[in-house]
Amino acid sequence: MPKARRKKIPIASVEAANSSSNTSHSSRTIIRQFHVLLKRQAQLQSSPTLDANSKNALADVQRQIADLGGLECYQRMSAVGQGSDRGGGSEKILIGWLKEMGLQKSQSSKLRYISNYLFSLGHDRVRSWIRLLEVGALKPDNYRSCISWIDPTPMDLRSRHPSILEQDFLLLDVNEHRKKWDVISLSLVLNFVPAPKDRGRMLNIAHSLLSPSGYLFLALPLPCVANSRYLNFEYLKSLMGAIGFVQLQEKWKEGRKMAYWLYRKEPQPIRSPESFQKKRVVRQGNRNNFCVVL
Ligand SMILES: C[S@@+](CC[C@H](N)C(=O)[O-])C[C@H]1O[C@@H](n2cnc3c(N)ncnc32)[C@H](O)[C@@H]1O
Repeated sequence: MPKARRKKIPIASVEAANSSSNTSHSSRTIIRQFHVLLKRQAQLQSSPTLDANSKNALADVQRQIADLGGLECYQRMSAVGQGSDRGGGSEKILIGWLKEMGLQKSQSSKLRYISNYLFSLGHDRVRSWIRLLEVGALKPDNYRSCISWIDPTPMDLRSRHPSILEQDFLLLDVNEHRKKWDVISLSLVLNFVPAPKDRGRMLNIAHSLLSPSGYLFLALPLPCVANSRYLNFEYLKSLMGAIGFVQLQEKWKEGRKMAYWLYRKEPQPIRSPESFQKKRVVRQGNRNNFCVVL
């Protein structure tokens, strides 16, 4: 009698089967666990000398990250959150704000081709589309509806598609890319970075990579600012001013999960950066420890 064969399951349905259990609740739990582990890993890695105990602890943390499914799983869970929790990706909010400012100047594809060519020859004034760097891009085509006026560069630590540039934003060569983008999007990326100093560095790098009067879009889970011991809305505004960003837009609602901001790059810091170089408690109580240090 021929051996009974197990029916092969197409890869697509394995993904689908997994995703049926990816409720927004379980995705949030995994995302939270992931952030805690990343923070612990960064703490252990930053210690100047790693003794045997710390080495074991680091190996343990890395094993737990792998057991959770690594960055691949984190990205899958984030994509679930992007869909259900927030009514879609945050690019909708950024696009709305850019349109409100009148930055939508559609070009026919032929004109765009010609101006692209002239731009490549160094004629900067012919350019009327917006160069947008999307850091932490889970999908390659979040800006496809704006292709006539936005020229997007999707980038991520781990690329999920050939059109997404695999690159650590924190390791970009600032001199090579200075003033290269008109808009930079950091949507749910700053809170992924485990160390407060690196978060400050990320914002400073974004400032250097933006063109004069360029725009920074920032999206964070609301509690990072609304319920942090080290940050509140006023403090964030001042801190951004100390980097050289003026706040144009702020959007959040009590009881919602997300908060969004739009900033414009100023040539000089608006406030002195010194007071933001250390952790400073801005309010007491049972709060989280999200913090940015310059
Ligand atoms: C929570 S997901 C956010 C995805 C999407 N932007 C959104 O708003 O839903 C965070 C993404 O940021 C990426 N990321 C974190 N730090 C990064 C860095 N330094 N450079 C590039 N990508 C980074 C992670 O790999 C991850 O895919």
